Amino acid sequence: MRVDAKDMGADLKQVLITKEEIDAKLVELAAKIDAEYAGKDLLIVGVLKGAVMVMADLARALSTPVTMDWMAVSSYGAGTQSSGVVRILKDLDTDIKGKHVLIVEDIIDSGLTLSWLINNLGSREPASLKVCTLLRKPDAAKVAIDVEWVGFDIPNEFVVGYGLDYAEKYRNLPFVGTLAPHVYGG
Ligand SMILES: O=P(O)(O)OC[C@H]1O[C@H](OP(=O)(O)OP(=O)(O)O)[C@H](O)[C@@H]1O
Ligand code: HPA
Ligand SMILES: [Mg+2]
Repeated sequence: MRVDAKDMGADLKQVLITKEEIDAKLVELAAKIDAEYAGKDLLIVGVLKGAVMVMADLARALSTPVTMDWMAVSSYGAGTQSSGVVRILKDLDTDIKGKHVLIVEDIIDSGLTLSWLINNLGSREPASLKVCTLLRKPDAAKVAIDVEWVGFDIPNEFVVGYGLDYAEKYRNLPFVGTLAPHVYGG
């Protein structure tokens, strides 16, 4: 398997979603989002750090003019299991009352982060609040969440790349893949 020039090939088990598949999916999602928000002011909120790549590429695929803000929350720390405790590391810079808000996520795994975020942002009285995520693990869901736009449903395995990390590494891989067991100390 040719991975890339970043010398991480030995750490990877499998490429699940290629860069080309991600690019095509974001164009498809952007067209649907454009249709939904035609004629409206849209604020897209990226959830740091994982959603940086999705935000950057989705925003450029949209025709709708958007403003962008960021929230940093963390529930995973350095491990592969959600702690269930969500901490705000950085709040939004802007007041979202009366605004159309789209949360952009890299992944919905247990759903705990997003469920907490939807409650938190929902209480700020936005005109609308919807969610777009690149990845979702249906078999890992601990809470049910209404998500308008999902890129790919994936198996219940820990994935890295395209913003997603394991202990802060692998975020800059251009694709989504699984890690070899030795990386976890297995
Ligand atoms: O559905 P859940 O089980 O709650 O998991 C999803 C969340 O976990 C990851 O963030 P993480 O806490 O690792 O922070 P990071 O984006 O900075 O890596 C990911 O980016 C999502 O925000
Ligand atoms: O599978 C995952 N990989 C990386 N970060 C994550 N955060 C939740 N699930 C994941
Ligand atoms: Mg993480």
